[in-house]
Formats: sequence, structure tokens, C-alpha cells
Amino acid sequence: MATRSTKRNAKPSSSPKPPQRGSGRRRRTQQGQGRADATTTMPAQAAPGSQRPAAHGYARTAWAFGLLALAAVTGLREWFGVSGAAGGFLHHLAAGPVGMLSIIVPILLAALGIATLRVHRLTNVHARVSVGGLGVLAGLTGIIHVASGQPALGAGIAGAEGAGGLLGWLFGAPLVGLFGAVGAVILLLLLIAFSALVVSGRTIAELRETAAARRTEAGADFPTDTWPTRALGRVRQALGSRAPVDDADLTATTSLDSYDGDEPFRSAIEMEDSPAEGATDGGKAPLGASRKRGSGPRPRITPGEGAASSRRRPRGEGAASGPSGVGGLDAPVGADPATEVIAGAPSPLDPPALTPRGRSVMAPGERPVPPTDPEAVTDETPAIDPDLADEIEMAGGAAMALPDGTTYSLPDSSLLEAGAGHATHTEANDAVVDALQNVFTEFNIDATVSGYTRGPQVTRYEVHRGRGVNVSKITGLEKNIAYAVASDEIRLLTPIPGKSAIGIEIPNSDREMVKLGDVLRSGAAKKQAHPLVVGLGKNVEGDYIVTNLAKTPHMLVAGQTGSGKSSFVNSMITSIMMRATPEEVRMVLVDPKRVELTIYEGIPHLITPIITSPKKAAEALEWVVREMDARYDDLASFGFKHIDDFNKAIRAGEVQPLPGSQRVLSPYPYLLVVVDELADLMMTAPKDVEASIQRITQLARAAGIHLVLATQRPVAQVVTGLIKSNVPSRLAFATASQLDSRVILDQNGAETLTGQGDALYLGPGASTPIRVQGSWVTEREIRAVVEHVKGQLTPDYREDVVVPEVKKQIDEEIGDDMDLLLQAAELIITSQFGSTSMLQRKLRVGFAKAGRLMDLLESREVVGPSEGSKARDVLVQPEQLEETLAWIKGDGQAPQIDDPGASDATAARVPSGLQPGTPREVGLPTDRYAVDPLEEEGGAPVSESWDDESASEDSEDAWSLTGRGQSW
Ligand SMILES: Nc1ncnc2c1ncn2[C@@H]1O[C@H](COP(=O)(O)OP(=O)(O)OP(=O)(O)O)[C@@H](O)[C@H]1O
Repeated sequence: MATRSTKRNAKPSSSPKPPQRGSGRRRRTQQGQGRADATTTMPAQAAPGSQRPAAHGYARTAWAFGLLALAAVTGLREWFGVSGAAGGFLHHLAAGPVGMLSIIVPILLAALGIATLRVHRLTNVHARVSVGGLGVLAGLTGIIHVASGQPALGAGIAGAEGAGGLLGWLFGAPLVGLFGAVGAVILLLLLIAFSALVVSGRTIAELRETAAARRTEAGADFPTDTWPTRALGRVRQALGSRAPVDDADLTATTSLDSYDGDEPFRSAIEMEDSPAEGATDGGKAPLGASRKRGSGPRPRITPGEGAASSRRRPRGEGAASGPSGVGGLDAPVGADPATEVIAGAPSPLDPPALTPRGRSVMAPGERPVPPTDPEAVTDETPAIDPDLADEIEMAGGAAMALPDGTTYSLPDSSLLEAGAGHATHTEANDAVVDALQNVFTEFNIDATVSGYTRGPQVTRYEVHRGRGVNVSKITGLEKNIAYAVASDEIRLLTPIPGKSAIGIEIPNSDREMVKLGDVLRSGAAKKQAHPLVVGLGKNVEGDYIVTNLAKTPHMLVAGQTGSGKSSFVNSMITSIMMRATPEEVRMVLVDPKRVELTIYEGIPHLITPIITSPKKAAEALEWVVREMDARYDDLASFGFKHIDDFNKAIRAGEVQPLPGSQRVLSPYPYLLVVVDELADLMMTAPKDVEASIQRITQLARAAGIHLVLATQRPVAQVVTGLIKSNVPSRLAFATASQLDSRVILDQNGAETLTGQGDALYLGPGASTPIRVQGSWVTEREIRAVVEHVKGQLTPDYREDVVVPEVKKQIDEEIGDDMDLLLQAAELIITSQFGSTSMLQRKLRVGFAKAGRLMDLLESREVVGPSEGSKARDVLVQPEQLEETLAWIKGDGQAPQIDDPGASDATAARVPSGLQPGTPREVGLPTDRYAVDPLEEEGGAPVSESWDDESASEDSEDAWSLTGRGQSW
């Protein structure tokens, strides 16, 4: 934070400034290798992760070794009495402060030495352990002091050294004086207990949970409905002034401080605080004045009022004028912002009315001149703060015990890199302002570009119309504006939400990347300890945005290929790994594309291995529905409306299992179901998938189950009306057409996005989407985080999520002809007419193929063996059609053949317990139909012929014999 405020105070100035931390890093990034000399002048501690001065490293090492040496000599003296002239001094050093506990002093010194070597930055955890440890030591030495007869200090230090030392005297003597020896010991014991809790970082409720879990592991030998439990329940009831309960009513729960439904103005989105918002103009700030940024207002860039005015001031080199001056836009997207366009920006602490140069009044017609001092470029990147995990823990994140007795640690935030700085103003922006103003002048429209706010991917230019100018006149210029700024991806906002101004969003030629690490380290993310908070990105005003999936509560993510969906899904899963323990959040990942999510295989947050088969995914969704129902059953029987309240009550020990139940209640984790390609699922089992999604989305929020559905095919067949109406949050990346945009957002807009993470986010209940540049996390970062979480715990998969697939044994002979074979079987069974030539005609296949199909049907006992030119016997009844088709496909059992006559012989051949789809054993001459006899014999109909054979029996159409009406 110090870094940021330092930067904000920095005003562009020609006077040399002392180099500042953080700016050096950005300067390096921006100026590239060519400015190596500049970077070398920066202090080495400027960038986190950069090399520290050698002296600093050795000082720490020297301290560490000094402590280890002291531990060694003190240990020799205290444990073995081995020492030289310094023996007495060493003893006083160890025993003076803690008396008899001097024997543990060498161990403490050694631990301190090792910690000094290993820990490079003191965190809250270290502070907590140190304070707690000191408390334990004080309690112990105090008790020793009391137990040793409370030696007075006046009698000499030797007495104290043989008792509790100075520390024991300090704590023991006053307490004995005030409360007597027994009272003092009780207080000191309590001090020890409390300090031990502080060291462990856990609360009593958590310890109870762990103990309960251990009891379950140890078996059901621990009865839960014991008299102490009942007595405790009564005491609680009495203390809480609740209605008296009998033993059987111990399941009744107490009221919590707050319930999930208590939160007014619920919103999934969280932005950074904006203390100055509205302060400048009573809440009607023009664009830019409302920019929210950490601890200060974002500068509002106020360009000149006309293109002519821009000529009055010299422009920086490389800046062109007029529409052609949009030359900045010609720069390659993603070009190094430092070398391309970042030339200067106002200090973020300047009042909004100030120009980037810090002048308080801007003359009409003047435009801000890009300062050349790189210090003036706003570096919005928060310094790497490795305390994200600690902060989440301190903010209430539950510590998770690991099987080896240690605690699960969230990944260190330094695993996610920091991004380059954020520029609030570049020359490219000036060029666009000129171009816009020229368009208004050219078309004789009284409108002014009064300011702009630069986001990572687009800049929003604010246009104010003159008196009596119809807004539609300005919006009607959309195509001309696009032409002038040489971009077909402009987006008009009429008005900018909350402002009387028209917004024109135009892509930056010098786009910035939004690193997930920066988003998760931002104030917006730190404000919330909720484990389902994910880093969304940055909005057009440059504010970091996070969203809480628990409030979302289900999200549709869609956009054309390459638009940034998978990158968002990666950011989302990584956010969760960074902020949630597997005890808090479990995930079901569905990846029909097979490659997108493989990287997460084996993380302990998974509840089932990554699902790649669409069919299994459909089953998994059904499992989610079952899980949701089970959770609802619990909520109903314990009287809660939301899983959060239920979990809170369990943690507080306020929910007891039903009498006679051996169950140990434990909090339910949130369940996040991510489907990376919904289209694949909808193609496999549209009805089942849609029904499951509908049920989950309608009910699952209260059960702590949340769905994220991603697709690159935003069409009505995939994102059906039913799904849309139940998935309230939408994240639209660039789409190919307005139609696709409407499928996702119910409005146009996504078709104008620039791709590569540029997105519109429509929160639940919102009508206007906000534009976001999605956060970006590299595969290297993901691997580091995955490695960290996998290194601590292996996943504990639920076996019932996906039913193991019974391997189908489909005859290889069928190959690609399954569809034809099924059609042939249907024709023959429904017509009860086993004619090869009928198959030829109806399926439009050659004789050889029809014959082969007939042989395959014979092998599956659908028809009997060939009887020369006669039609074959059909062995399966029409009512067995479904069964038979399923069996041919490899599902289900072989249909029962009970034709006593014709099939006797063949029925005897059917082995019982035949595997689905397995052909029955019949000898098949492989080349029986190799040659079409029709062709071979000049077309003479020697084989079965539909007309001839059907007539051969009694010259009647055989089809009509089936009683199914007209022949085909
Ligand atoms: N937030 C982002 N920041 C910077 N670049 C991004 C971002 N998101 C995506 N990109 C760029 O766009 C490319 C495509 O993104 P991604 O793979 O996420 O798209 P997709 O929509 O999932 O495509 P597909 O459907 O084909 O998998 C990425 O390789 C990356 O170069």
C-alpha cells in the first residue's frame, strides 16, 4: 500500500526524484531492455522477487547462525553442564528470564535461528504464534514461581533462576498478591489454555469439530447422546432463554447472529472502495470523476473542446493529428505499452478537475499534454503482498486439519505474478479525442468530448451534447465514428449508467493485461473472505472486480472460440484454489474437450476425477441433483433455510444429530460444478441435461451448489430458454453475431467486444452489463498453485458421482454400420418380413451391404438362417423392438425368444446371460455377399426380390399381411 500511495502523491515534475519502490519495476517493464541503464540505477529492493543486496542476505544469515551457535553453547551448559568461563553467563542468560524452564531455552533459540533462515517476511501467523508462545511461557513460569514458594527478587536472582525466572515472578507475584496462590494458578492455567489456542490458530468450535471427526474415524464407540451432552444442551438452552426442550428435542437449533437471507442489497459483484466517489460533484460526477481506485479517486482526463484547440499545443513525438492521428490505434494490439504509448498520466491523488499536468484550471480548448516523466504514469499494480492466505485465514477462513496433524495452507499469493502498471492516459487517447471531435464538427453537431476513462482494454470517452441536440443524432454517427477511429468494435452507451452523458467505448491500441494475482490482491478481493470469491478482472474504469459465485449463484459463460472463456474458467478455478480449502469448496469439473482442465487433475478440491465423457457428465449432473436433495433434507429437518446458516450452527456446536443417530454432523462444503462445454452435453442427452440443470439452478443456491456453464455455441439449442431463465448471471465474451449476443445477454453488445478476455458481465437481476477485461493467469502460475495444493492432500473422490461404465461389447464387424443395422432391424421387426431385397430398397444400399446386415441380424437372432430365395423367419416380435434395438446397441439384455416352433433350434443356441450386444455364435460365411448376383448375372433376379418373394407365398403383398396397412 505504501507503494501505491507514494505513487499517487508523485506529481510530474522536472526535478529529479528519488527512485521509488514499485515504479522501478514498471519502468523496467515499460522501457524494456533498451533502458537497462535506467533499471540498474534503481535500488535492488525495488521489485519483489528481484535480487536483494548481498549485505542484507548475509546479515540475516549471520543472525541465524549466531542464534544457532548460542543454542548450541547454551544447550551444552544447561543440559550437560559443559562450559568454560562463559558458563555462568550462559546460565544467567537462559535461567534468568524463565528460571527452571532454562532447559528449553536452547530449543527455542535453535527454532528461532532456523526460522530466521527460512522466513523472509514476518506475517500475521508469525506474530500470532510468537504472542501465543509468550503467553504459554508466562503461564508456565508463573505456576512454577507459585509452586516454588514465590522466591522474592530481593533475595537475589539465584532464587528466581531456581523457580520461574523473571517472567514467572512478573506474572506470578502480582497474581498471588491479588488472588492468593490457588487463584493465581487457576488464572495462569487459563492463560496457558488461551495462549495455546492462539498458537494453534483455532477456535474451540473448530477443536470440537476435529474431535468429533476423530471420533467418527475411531468408529462409533462414542455415544453422542450421553448425559453430559444432554446436560450441556440443557445449560445452553437455559443460558439462551430458549424454550425448554426434552431429550428428544436436542436437535432443535438455536438462533444464529445472522442468517444468509439477512443481507440487503445483495450483489455478486465487488469493486474497490471509492471514498471520493460523488464527493467531487455530489454524486453526479462526470465520467472519470467516479473512478474508484483503492484509496483515492481516479484522475479524470479532460481533453480540449475542439480539434482546433489541439493544434494550439505541441504534441509529443509520434502523435499524429486528425483522424489519421489515430495512428496510435494502428499500433499492434498488445504492443509493449511502455515503448508504444504510455507517456504520462495524472497523479491519482489529484482532484478530478486537474489535468494530467496537475494544473487546476484548464483553459478552454486546451488538451492535456502527455507528460514525459514516466513517474507520472499511474502504477496501479499493487505490490506483491504474500499475505493473501493469511488475510483470508484471519478474516474467518477455516483452518483445515490434515491427516498428518498439520494444517492445510492456502497457496502463497506470490505464486501469482504481478502485472505491469496501468496507464490512465496515453497519446493514442488524445488522437481518438481529436478524431471524435472532428466527426462532431464535420457533421455540425454540438457535442463535446468532455473526458474519458481508460480501462485495460477499452477507453470510454464521455460525450456531452449541447442544448437541444437530440441524442439520436450522436448515436446515428456510430458508423462515422467507427470510420474515424478506424475500429469496427466501438460500443455506444446511451447514457453511461448513472450519468447524463453518452459513452463511446473504443478499444485501446495498447491493451493491458489484467493479472489474476493483482485482482486477488486488490482491496475488492481482500474485503471478502468468502471462499467462492473469484477474480473477474478490471472494468472500463480500471477498477478491479471480483464476484462471489455464492451470490451469482449460477453463471453462463459464452463466447466464440478464442474469446477468453477457458481463460476465465482457469482464473476462476485458480481463484478458488488460492482462497478456499477443500473442506470449504469441492468441485465437479466437466471437460468434454478433454484438454482444457486436465491441469487440475488430482487437486484435493475435486469430488470426482475430471469428467470428459458427456454421458458421464449427464450422470454427474444427476448426482448433483441427488446431493442437493440430500442437503435439502438436512436443512428441512434441522430447520434452516440456507446451508451457510446450517454450517455456522454446526461449527458453533448448536446442531445435534437426531436421537439414536450415529451420524456426526459436519459442515457441507460449497459444491461448484463447472461445465466447460455445455454444447457437448446438450447433444448427448438434451432432455436429461436440461432437466438436471433446471432442477439444480432452481434450488441449489440454498444448498451451496453453484453451476458455471461455459459454451462456445451460444445458440438456442444449447442455451435453451429453460436454462437461460434459471441461470441469472451471464458472462458474455466476444460473439460472432448480435443473435448470439442476445442468446447470452438478451441484448446486443457482445458482438462488439474485442475478444481475448474482453467481456460483458450481467449480474443477477441487473439489466445493464458491465464491461470487464478478464483476469489472466498463465499455465506456469496455475501449475505452481496446483502443485502446492496437491502436495498437501490427495483428493477424496466420491464414488457415486459417476457410475462406472459397463464396457460394451459391440461386435467389431458392425463398425460404422450401427445406424444402418438398427434401421434394418426396425424394418424387419416391425414388418415381420426378413427380406434382403426389402433392405436394399428401403435403406438404399447395395446387395452386398443388405446381405451383410441380414447376416448381422441373424447373428443376433433377429432373423433365422437363410432359406434360399425365401424370406427369412423373423424371430423377434414387434413388441420386443425397443429391447432388441437396445441390445444391438450394447445396452440391456438379449430379448427372450419364445417362438416354440421356428426358433426352437435357434433358441437353443442362445446362451443365457449373454452380454449386451454380443453376437450369438453362428457361423457366418464372410464372403457370402461379396458379389452382387444381380450384377453378376446381368440383372437376373436370382436372389430374394421384394416383389417376387413377397408374392412367392401366395401372391399377396407380404406387408399387408402384417396388418400394418399399405405396403411401402
Ligand atoms: N483475460 C485475458 N487476457 C489476455 N489474453 C487473453 C485473455 N483471455 C484470453 N486471452 C487470449 O485469447 C486466447 C484464447 O483464449 P481462450 O483459450 O480462453 O479462448 P476460448 O474462448 O476458451 O477459446 P476456445 O473455445 O477455442 O477454447 C488466449 O490464448 C489468450 O492469448
